[in-house]
Amino acid sequence: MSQHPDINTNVDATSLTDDQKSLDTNATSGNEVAPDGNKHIRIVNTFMKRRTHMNKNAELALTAPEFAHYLVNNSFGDGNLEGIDDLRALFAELPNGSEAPLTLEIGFGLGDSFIEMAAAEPSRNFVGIEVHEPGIGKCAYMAGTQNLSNVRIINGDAIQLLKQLPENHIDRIQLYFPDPWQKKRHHKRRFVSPERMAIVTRSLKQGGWFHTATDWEHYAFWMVEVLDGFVGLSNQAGAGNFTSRPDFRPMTKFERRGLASGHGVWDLIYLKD
Ligand SMILES: C[S@@+](CC[C@H](N)C(=O)[O-])C[C@H]1O[C@@H](n2cnc3c(N)ncnc32)[C@H](O)[C@@H]1O
Repeated sequence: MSQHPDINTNVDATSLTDDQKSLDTNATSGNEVAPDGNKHIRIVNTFMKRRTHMNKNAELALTAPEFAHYLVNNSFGDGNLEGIDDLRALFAELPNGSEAPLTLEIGFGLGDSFIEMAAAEPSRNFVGIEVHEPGIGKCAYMAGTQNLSNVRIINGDAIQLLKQLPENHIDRIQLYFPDPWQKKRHHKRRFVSPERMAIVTRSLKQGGWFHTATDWEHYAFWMVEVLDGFVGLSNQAGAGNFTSRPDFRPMTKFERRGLASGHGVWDLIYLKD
């Protein structure tokens, strides 16, 4: 595989920029008080909360009691993740139980492809996490109208959530079409980074997988460089290679948008050793 012309200097862990080195992976959102009690550290998030229109169905799902069981925490405003430290327990009283294979989707957007996957695999449990309220509402609405019993939805930052979960907890983590953060000064916000992948890998079960896809070429080559270099993960397609788009991954909204703009699509699947 040919390397992207300007990728190596960006992702080699030994040549991280000062900004990348100072990425505080213990941090979550907003400003935190430093140990000396005086300084405020700027926290680097992978998302920017957008204000977009909430349609009636999404609003209904966020407020009506018949959808409430899909919503693990407060769905309006910043998600409060306090006490969410076991995703399996969310399914203990449901038909699949807590030991069924567990998928976590990070940043499901409006949730269409997430819900399609959950409906296609009823014996697997699916947890989705998003920060975008209209998306959380729409996703809960679709889960409710299809009466799915294998879905739970969390409002909040996936990095914070993952840090609260036990090790070896999740069978599959999927991250489809994450924000590409194209400008070089924003690269530290990219979800796929050595620091964030350490957090993702910790919560994966041995033999579990991390599946990602992007329609941004630069990010695709960045991802393969970061992930191939990550000890503890093995590229299912062989080092340096992308995976063909698997049949089980439905087309997502952002993928459709990318294809319409003439972008390609790159999938990557990594197994935890
Ligand atoms: C470009 S959109 C892609 C949405 C969807 N996966 C798709 O392909 O249509 C990326 C989504 O990830 C969400 N996101 C980014 N960082 C996140 C984080 N740390 N935790 C939860 N959601 C996040 C954003 O809010 C946004 O909705």
